[in-house]
Amino acid sequence: MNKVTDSTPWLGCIADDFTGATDLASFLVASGLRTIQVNGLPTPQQIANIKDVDAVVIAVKSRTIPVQDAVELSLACLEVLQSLGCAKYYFKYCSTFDSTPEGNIGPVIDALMSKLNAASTVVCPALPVNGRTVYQGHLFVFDQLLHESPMKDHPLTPMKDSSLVRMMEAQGTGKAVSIPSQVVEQGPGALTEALETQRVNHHYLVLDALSTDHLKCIGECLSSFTLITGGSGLAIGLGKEFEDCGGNLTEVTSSVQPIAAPTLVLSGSCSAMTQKQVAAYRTSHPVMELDPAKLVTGEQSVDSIITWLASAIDRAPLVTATAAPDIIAENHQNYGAEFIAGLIEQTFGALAIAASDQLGVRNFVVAGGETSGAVVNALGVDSFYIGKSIAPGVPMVQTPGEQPINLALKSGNFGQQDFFFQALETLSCC
Ligand SMILES: Nc1ncnc2c1ncn2[C@@H]1O[C@H](COP(=O)(O)OP(=O)(O)OP(=O)(O)O)[C@@H](O)[C@H]1O
Ligand SMILES: O=C(O)[C@@H](O)C(=O)CO
Repeated sequence: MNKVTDSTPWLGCIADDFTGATDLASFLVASGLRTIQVNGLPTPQQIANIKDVDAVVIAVKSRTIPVQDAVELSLACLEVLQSLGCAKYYFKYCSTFDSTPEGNIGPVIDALMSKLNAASTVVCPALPVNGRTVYQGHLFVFDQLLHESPMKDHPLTPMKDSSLVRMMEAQGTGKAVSIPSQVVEQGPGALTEALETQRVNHHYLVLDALSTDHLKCIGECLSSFTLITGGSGLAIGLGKEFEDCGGNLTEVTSSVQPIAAPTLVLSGSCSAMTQKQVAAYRTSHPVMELDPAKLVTGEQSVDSIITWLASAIDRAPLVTATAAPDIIAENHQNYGAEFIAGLIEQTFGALAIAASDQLGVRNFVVAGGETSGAVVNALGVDSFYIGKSIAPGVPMVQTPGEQPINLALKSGNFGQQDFFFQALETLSCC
């Protein structure tokens, strides 16, 4: 068992997108671990500033980049975390396992396992509080199998399979096995025994979890794994192991406060829940649609949108590219999926900079992981303090420094229909 020391973080995490990172950070904080989020591969200066924390979450935008780039970036993050002296490592991916048959989840797990000399690891994307459960090795989104849920139409990672065992074996080089809920249900003793038995012949141990209690039980059985992988749900049960290693759980009180300044809502997620949230928000707030065709011809531009925003900025306007599957398919056919996603993300990034510089915006609500990555990278925000939760997995976060910015980075399918209203109130207090 790896002992906690005062000077080094216990847990080193790599998250494959930015909303996923804030999601994980919020659950670690809720579990009592003092946590910092660093955006992008940390510079030596950032590394020097990581002090007095139990967990470090490095957010990278590696979910949809070429496989080899994702592997190299993740290994570079691991090297940083190892240099900090972390005792345990966590690879965080999406609770809907967003990936393609090639990756990037499997290849990144393989590379991390190899670097850490870990012969086996756990795979558990479940987050029951948000409707993601794993049963008999199959991933569900509420009452639908993943491949029958709206995730089948995702613009970048359409999910066509629900079997985690099959997906892991397709993406990775190792063998996978499912550890069913009947075993988890029997408690930590039975689960530990099953893990020890199955890890002899398998590399990826796919864990069922149907409830938060299952995640707590799983958390009690992970001490022999140097590397764990999953959604943010795995963090729910880690407090006990941290304590067993000599750590003190802390009720983390946040210094993150609302900022009385304009708010801008940017939505690049096309997820089913985001579509509802956009529809709800447009009933009472000014909305500008990003039109990919017009962006391509230049008929719509960052300048033209900023001119419009200037007249609406005191009413927390929304700029949205959120579209239904048939429109996305048409855009993909006309321009290519990668090109159009890149153009929209770039536009959101440029809008965020212009809104901050020209319109004094200091509160950003952003929907979508890739979109959030583009916005955070454009703003050059290199770390976050984690504030209170707006919805499960979506905390308010704040940049350090004299002119802080508040952000809510919302994973595509997280939050209820009124999420944008709640975020507006939390970030700016109005
Ligand atoms: N109208 C559109 N046509 C084609 N692509 C679009 C359109 N609107 C948005 N996109 C692209 O779809 C992608 C949506 O991914 P993003 O990660 O931002 O959202 P998400 O997958 O719903 O969120 P999360 O990953 O947090 O669940 C982005 O790359 C975005 O640029
Ligand atoms: O796990 C999730 O669903 C989210 O944190 C996420 O990664 C969405 O991009």
